[in-house]
Amino acid sequence: MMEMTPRTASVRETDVQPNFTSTSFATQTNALLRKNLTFQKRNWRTNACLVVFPLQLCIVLVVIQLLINSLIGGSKFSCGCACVPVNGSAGCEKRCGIQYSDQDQVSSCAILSPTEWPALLQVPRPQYRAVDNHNAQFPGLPDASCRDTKSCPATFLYTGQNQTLAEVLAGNLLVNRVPANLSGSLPSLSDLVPGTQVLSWSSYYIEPAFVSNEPLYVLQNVCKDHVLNIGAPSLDSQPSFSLPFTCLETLTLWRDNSSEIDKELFQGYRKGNPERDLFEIPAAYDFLDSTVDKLNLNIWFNSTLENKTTNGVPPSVVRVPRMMNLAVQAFLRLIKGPTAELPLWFIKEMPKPETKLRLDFSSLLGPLFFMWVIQLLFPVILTSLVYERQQKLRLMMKMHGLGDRPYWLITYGYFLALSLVYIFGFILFGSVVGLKIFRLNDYSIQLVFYVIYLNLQIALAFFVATFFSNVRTATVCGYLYVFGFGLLGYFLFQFFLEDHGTRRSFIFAMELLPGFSLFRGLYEFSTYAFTGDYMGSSGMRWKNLQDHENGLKAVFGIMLVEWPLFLLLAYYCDQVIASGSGLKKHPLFFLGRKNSLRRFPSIRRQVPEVNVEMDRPDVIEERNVVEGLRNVQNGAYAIICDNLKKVYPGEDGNADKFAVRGLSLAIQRGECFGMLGPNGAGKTTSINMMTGFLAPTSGTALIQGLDIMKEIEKIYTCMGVCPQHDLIWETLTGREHLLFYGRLKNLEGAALESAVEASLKSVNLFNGGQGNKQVGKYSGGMKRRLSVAISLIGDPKVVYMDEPSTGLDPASRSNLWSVIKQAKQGRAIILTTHSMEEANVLCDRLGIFVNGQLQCIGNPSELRARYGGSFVLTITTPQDQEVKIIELVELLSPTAKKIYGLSGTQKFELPKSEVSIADIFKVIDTNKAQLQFQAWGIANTTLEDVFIKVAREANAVSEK
Ligand SMILES: Nc1ncnc2c1ncn2[C@@H]1O[C@H](COP(=O)(O)OP(=O)(O)OP(=O)(O)O)[C@@H](O)[C@H]1O
Repeated sequence: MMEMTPRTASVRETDVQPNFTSTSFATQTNALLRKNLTFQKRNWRTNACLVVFPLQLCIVLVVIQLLINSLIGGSKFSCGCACVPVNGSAGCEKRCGIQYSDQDQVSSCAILSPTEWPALLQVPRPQYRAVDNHNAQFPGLPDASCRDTKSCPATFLYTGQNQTLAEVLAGNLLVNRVPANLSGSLPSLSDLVPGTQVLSWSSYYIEPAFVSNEPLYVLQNVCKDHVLNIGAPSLDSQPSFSLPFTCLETLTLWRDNSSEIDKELFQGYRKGNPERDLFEIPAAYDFLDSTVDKLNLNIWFNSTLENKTTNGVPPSVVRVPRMMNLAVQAFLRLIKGPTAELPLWFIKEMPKPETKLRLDFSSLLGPLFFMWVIQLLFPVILTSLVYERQQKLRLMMKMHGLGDRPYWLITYGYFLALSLVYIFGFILFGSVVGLKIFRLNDYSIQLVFYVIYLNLQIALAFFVATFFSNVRTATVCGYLYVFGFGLLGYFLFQFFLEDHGTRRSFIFAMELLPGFSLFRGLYEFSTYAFTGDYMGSSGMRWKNLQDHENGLKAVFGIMLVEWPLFLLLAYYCDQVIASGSGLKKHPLFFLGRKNSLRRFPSIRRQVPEVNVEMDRPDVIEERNVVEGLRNVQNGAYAIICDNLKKVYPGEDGNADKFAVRGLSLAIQRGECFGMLGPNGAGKTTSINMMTGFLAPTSGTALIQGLDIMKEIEKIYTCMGVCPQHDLIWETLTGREHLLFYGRLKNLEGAALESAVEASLKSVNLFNGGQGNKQVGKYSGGMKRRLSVAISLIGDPKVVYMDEPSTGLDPASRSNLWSVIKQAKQGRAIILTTHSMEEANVLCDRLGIFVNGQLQCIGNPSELRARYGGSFVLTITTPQDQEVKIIELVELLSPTAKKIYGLSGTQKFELPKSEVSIADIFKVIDTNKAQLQFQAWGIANTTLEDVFIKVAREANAVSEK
């Protein structure tokens, strides 16, 4: 058994009563607030851009508004119908205003139906719709594209109790004049033309309105085999031609009763043309029990018939009165003779006074545009929260004693202040430039709405942030949320809002999503602002919350409930699932349940227990010390790691990674312990577990007697950390960093100032005003020194330094060493390093880690003695002498080992037990001339040799 240096506590066990009083809530809040204010002051450009952003948007809105105004300037509209001059505006205003009955004016104006208006001009809720049947045609008549009777649709179906009367009426529907002799008696059609099917009437003309501008052309095509004589094709003159009966029959089809018509219309099948596909019969008449004394009538109309000719006026509006008109006129001519006229030609809406087209762009685009603008803060907040976690800045603050409550309070308060400034700026600028959505609605309602929503938005961002660990992903998702909800709101949710068939409960369910709540509120503001111009109202007032259609009241309710709910959820998830904010708590922590050691069954089975038999005696000894301390309160030990293990579950089919395999370590106050080991040995993982950044897979650590799994918050009050990568704010100065962390450690006033100054001096950042330079302008070494200073400020009892001297020049490094040496007094320090020199100078004890396992432990000279125990002899000769040199060394020491050989230079390890320095000198002196020695040297084993040796041996064992 190797001889061990006895472990003695350098501090008496009784004199250690660590003080865990954390700084008060107010002190922490004050520290964070000051730091944040300074930080935001430095970032004033970004903040100014954010606040001025709404102003820029308002200006964009105004410019667009002006453009629209100049585009449609001087236009009037009436009855919801927009009108633009075509051939000069003279007749246009008249037509679009009140009077537009004479046909001349039609040619001078183009009426734009609502569907033809440019998208921007569409009003959300048109109040009126023009009814203009001036250009309407009878639907279903064969048109110019209809070249033969086969492909032409029947004009309409008809029936009636008196077939003869119905036939005459149906004929009259098409033909304006009937023979005079029909007015008295009612002969059948075949009586009129005995023995032939051709009706040989004279001086008939087709009702012009039926067939638009090409009546004769159409007739020619429909009845081309039968037209006998065609006169002048003029609407005003009366063309002379003969109309064959078969042709009339094509245009009007008799059915025996109305149920047949029903059936046929339902089937949509054209009789007499079975090879044709389905088509739509445009209309049908049932003349019921009409006689010459009374007209009794049923009309079928087709509201879905494609409307080709009515200038965009909805067909259902045009057709029904038009068809009635024709039927009544047919009846009138039957009883009064062909010259009878029915004066009803058009149905018009009542004239309204002219109205200037005042299009408020902000009100029209309001819900979408403002939604995007207001929600833009969401990704900003989300990104900022995730950034602090990804960069581990939050954890760094936490590890230096910042509690969750002050963090939440100040962070939430900051985002709220930012949001309020942003939205107030938006409302203010918008009002100044005259956006009606702001000016017309009651400001107090807007204020309440926006304040509640902004709080909800911040709470939502806090909640959502707990699920992200990567800033880029969070940013992309944040912007997708903003634009996605804007578009969904505008194109989907608005549709449901305006569709009276949508159930209220469905709308309510959609509004549970904060994006739709916001949309609903903006939609209502926009609607009230828009209708304000036309309905005499002037935007929304508090009393309007009672309006049946106004959904703002429900939205208020939803948001007021969701705001605290999201905050609670955010806090819960932050404690239980958020990565990057420290150890996760037990899912039932609010019931007082504390984390036990986390054990992953599948992993645990695979974690190889440390084979105690294989351990070296020094490691076994350390383990025994730890086991002996398990149930004993011993204040001399500041850090006790008890079988700490960390396994990273394997991903993508890779095996689990055993980063730390049962670390047992006991470190006393006043001791600096050095962790050595090759890259990936598990040093940082071990420190991360001790600092509460990573949860151990099993095992635990006691820091100042407190369990990291249960009382990590308390541990943070007496801990300092210098992480492997500098966790600092680039825009703060070195002094400001130290002031912040000093305040967190309860320093204030003159004590704080002098501690900061001393700290800056100790790491060489005081002279030349370097402490007042922003950290972003520091060199890598300066940042490193600042990190060390941060870890030591406020007299922490336990300090972790992960490779503190990386990147330092020799002078700075030596300076840093003296700082650390001084800092050892009264506190325990764990440092990791790759510099053997540093370990030698600073560390009271060293542990060498390989493959996650402590391989050896002891003070540097012990390790050298224990794992060295030999001289290293280096000899350089010509290459042809190499074999003779080996023979010479073997003579000197039979168990000597060659550890290196290249181009004539060879290194040998000679056990001290076999050879003395005097023997070596003597042999070399005797043979150096003969063997042509060019150079030679002898050295004791260095720490580096020990390191390499231990690492090699450990790797060799693990490869077996
Ligand atoms: N999040 C992780 N997931 C999976 N494996 C990890 C993770 N973090 C670290 N490891 C692995 O754990 C092992 C120990 O890593 P650790 O960072 O503790 O090594 P180290 O001794 O500090 O190395 P270095 O000297 O290079 O800093 C390494 O093999 C590493 O790849």
